[in-house]
Amino acid sequence: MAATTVYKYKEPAPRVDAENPLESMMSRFNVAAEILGLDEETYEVLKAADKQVIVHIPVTMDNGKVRVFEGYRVIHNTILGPSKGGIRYDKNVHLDEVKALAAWMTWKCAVVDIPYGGAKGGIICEPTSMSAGELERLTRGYTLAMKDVFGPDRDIPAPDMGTGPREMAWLMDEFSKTVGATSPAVVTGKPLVMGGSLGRTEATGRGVMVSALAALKKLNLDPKDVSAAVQGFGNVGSWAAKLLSEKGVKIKCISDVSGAYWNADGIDIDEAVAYKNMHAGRLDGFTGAALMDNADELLTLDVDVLVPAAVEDVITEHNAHQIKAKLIVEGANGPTSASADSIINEKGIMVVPDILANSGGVTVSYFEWVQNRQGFKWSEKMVTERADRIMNDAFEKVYATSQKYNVPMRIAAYVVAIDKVAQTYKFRGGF
Ligand SMILES: NC(=O)C1=CN([C@@H]2O[C@H](COP(=O)(O)OP(=O)(O)OC[C@H]3O[C@@H](n4cnc5c(N)ncnc54)[C@H](OP(=O)(O)O)[C@@H]3O)[C@@H](O)[C@H]2O)C=CC1
Ligand SMILES: O=C(O)CCC(=O)C(=O)O
Repeated sequence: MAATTVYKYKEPAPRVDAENPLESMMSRFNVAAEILGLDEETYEVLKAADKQVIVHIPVTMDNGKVRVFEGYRVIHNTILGPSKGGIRYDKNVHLDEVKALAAWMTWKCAVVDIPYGGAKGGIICEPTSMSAGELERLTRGYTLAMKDVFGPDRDIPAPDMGTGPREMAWLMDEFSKTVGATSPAVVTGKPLVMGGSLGRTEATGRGVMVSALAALKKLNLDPKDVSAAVQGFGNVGSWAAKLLSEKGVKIKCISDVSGAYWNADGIDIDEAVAYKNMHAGRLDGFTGAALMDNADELLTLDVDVLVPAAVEDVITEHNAHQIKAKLIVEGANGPTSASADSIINEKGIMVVPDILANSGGVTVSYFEWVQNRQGFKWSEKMVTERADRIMNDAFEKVYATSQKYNVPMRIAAYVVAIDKVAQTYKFRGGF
């Protein structure tokens, strides 16, 4: 008989960031709502999430003991269509963070004009210290717990930090079993062989590159004359760095949890990606650049373009004064806290905000869902041409709105998004 474990209370670990992403999201939402003269009813509807689901998932760990994980799915809004958004596996996942991420999905889908509402999911866990078997049991448990939430016409998850095609495959399989039929359109970001779309893996980083080039053009800067620093070297950061470097941008600094790596002559991004792939997904020990003493200094380096592509609230009122970049392109969701906005604006730094810059991912997720429903695969050329067009159109619309109201691109993106959602409420009615 297995020995009984004696229960001992443990204080939950404190949140690492003191900023609250939900408050940051709301403060921008409030400014945009005022510009639009949003009516009170629509304001009240949009400010709160439609639904929040909290689940506890028991998982038998490899040592035979059962651990219970807390997971969330927040559906922010579905007026534009079924809700859409990734699932995050991270030890710092927090309900307020998931609520902010879900709202950002609503705004993001509206900015790029795709027929989805916004949602986000997350599980408090440390994926890098769990085995594949433990992660599979966790993903299947979460899917079962969310079987009445997910659905191709209801709520369609996708990858986010700490998850990728492998987890999406398990989710698709588990969901399909519960409905008794293979259901590829229930999730996007799947492996190619089982209904994933060509171009989805690189889509978010590609959108970052496309919007960075559009912004550089407005600033009259030639990509071949500019340098950049990219924080985070996961899916978004590594693809953004690779595609920007292919356009001639000199990537002088990259980072992950192991530290920041600097090379004034420019980092060979293909070499860095190959290194990471051979070293358990980490840059630890990479010799193509020098390890910096303080990784946070990446954000204040003397480069032209800054691409935060890791976590929230890394640019705050504490370091915004020291930023030297002329352009910030937000690959991550919520990397800039609202407290930094006025400093950045006073410094005249152009920001391509998260809900525009990283929307290439959900755009190609939408294409994946369309292909699954059509039962027909698109070529990579078709995917990238259509996604690039959507990104460029969205950029121009947000830029024109920023000129019209004389507001920063971030507020302009919220104005575009909230206006679309509010107009849809006017036509649909229902409250
Ligand atoms: N994947 C997607 O399609 C989309 C993602 N996003 C957003 O982009 C961001 C990154 O997501 P994604 O690339 O998918 O996630 P990944 O898990 O693939 O990569 C995250 C990267 O960030 C690094 N990282 C984590 N914390 C820090 C830190 N404090 N400083 C520096 N690096 C850090 C990780 O390092 P390590 O590997 O060493 O842990 C890893 O390199 C998130 O904000 C996500 O919400 C937005 C739109 C779509
Ligand atoms: O691809 C998707 O559906 C959502 C990706 C996502 O979570 C995000 O854009 O933040």
